[in-house]
Amino acid sequence: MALAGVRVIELAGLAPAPFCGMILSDFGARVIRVDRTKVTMAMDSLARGKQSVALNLKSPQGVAVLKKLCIQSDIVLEPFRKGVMEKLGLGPEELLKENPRLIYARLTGYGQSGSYAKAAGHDINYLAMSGLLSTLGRSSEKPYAPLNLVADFAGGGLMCAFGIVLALLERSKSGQGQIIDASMVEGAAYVGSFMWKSRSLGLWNRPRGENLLDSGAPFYDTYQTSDGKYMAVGAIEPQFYDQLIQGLGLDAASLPPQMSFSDWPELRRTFARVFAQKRQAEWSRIFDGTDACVTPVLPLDEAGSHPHNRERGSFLRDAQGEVSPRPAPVLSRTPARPCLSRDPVVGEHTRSVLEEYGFDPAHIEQLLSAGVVECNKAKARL
Ligand SMILES: C[C@H](CCC[C@@H](C)[C@H]1CC[C@H]2[C@@H]3[C@H](O)C[C@@H]4C[C@H](O)CC[C@]4(C)[C@H]3C[C@H](O)[C@]12C)C(=O)SCCNC(=O)CCNC(=O)[C@H](O)C(C)(C)COP(=O)(O)OP(=O)(O)OC[C@H]1O[C@@H](n2cnc3c(N)ncnc32)[C@H](O)[C@@H]1OP(=O)(O)O
Repeated sequence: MALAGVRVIELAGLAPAPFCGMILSDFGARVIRVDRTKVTMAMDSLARGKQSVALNLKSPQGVAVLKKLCIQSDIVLEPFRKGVMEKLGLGPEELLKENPRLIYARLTGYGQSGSYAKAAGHDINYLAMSGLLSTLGRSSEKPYAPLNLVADFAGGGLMCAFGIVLALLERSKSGQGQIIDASMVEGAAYVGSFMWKSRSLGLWNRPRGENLLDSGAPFYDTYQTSDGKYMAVGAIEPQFYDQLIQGLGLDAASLPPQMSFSDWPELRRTFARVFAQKRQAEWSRIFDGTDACVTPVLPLDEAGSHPHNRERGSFLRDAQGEVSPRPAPVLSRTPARPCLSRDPVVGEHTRSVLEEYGFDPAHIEQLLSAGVVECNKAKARL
């Protein structure tokens, strides 16, 4: 796999860093997650392929253990507030001095500088600060955050993984590591560059929820079907819009022009009335195989069984029978081979990792008895 041989130390955090770590693991990196001691349940539901070491960083010995792990690793991924690692004596200064090839990824909400740098926050705060949240939501409603997809995952974990791969490529030429300052505000905004750079096209100059792609246009929206499900319509170009009208059995001559903004509310009511007359499966049979850009809105637990997704194997089932998306994108020669076995329990690999990283057995025993590290066994599944 593309990242085979790359060694990552991921410090346990909330959603963004675990997603970054899972991406790296899916594409072949060895990801060791450093968990706190005295916790029973990992908060990481994105732990595929990772190993877990339970380590108390509030002890000087714990800091020394982490240093030794980082010196022998390619990447350290830290999810904490600005300044936390420095307080522990594990800042970039210290670690890069010991390992100049280290790629030190810092995934935060607001970045390593600026007046908000030390403030707590979550996806919705970063999305708000990026400017994008102001554009999300229907005209009659207040702005809403689409789950924690944009800042945590797209602009956070994924953008940080991208930065890590960039730094690995650069290091293959320079031989040097570097620091990655991954701010979720900036990552989200960067993902949303189109919103800023397409304003001259007149795509966003109406109020929120009245534009082409923000639920303003009736031909770019969702509609309820007679069985309470929904169809998604994305028929923007005239040639696709014509096929939408045809599929709905409407007479184009009796409708207002597609881009007549003032007629959009009436056009939406017409579409809603027609979509409500048939079941989702019936509409799928009508529109499948056409360019009308009409697709069923699939629930999470049905997406994997849709014929198209099933043919591609877009979703995987792990050893526990849990379905989740396969890694993307698909590389032809070195595709990801995600681990399908169960997630690690906190501290499950402490001993084996420390032995592998050169800690002698007597030292490991001393660390265990001092509570600096913990070893936990996976509970047999009944
Ligand atoms: C929308 C998302 C948030 C979704 C998260 C949910 C998925 C989870 C939120 C609550 C979880 C549930 C809950 O915990 C209850 C159950 C617990 C059970 O165990 C599991 C099931 C639960 C139901 C659980 C399930 C889920 O996990 C939840 C629902 C986001 O937006 S996430 C993005 C958040 N923002 C960032 O990541 C930006 C950067 N980070 C930060 O700004 C801060 O870390 C943050 C997030 C504001 C938290 O601040 P906090 O003060 O808590 O921490 P820090 O200032 O970063 O300092 C860390 C301190 O911890 C020390 N430390 C770290 N590692 C170790 C170690 N190994 N040993 C010892 N100590 C350690 C470190 O030294 C720092 O100490 P100091 O404060 O003294 O410096």
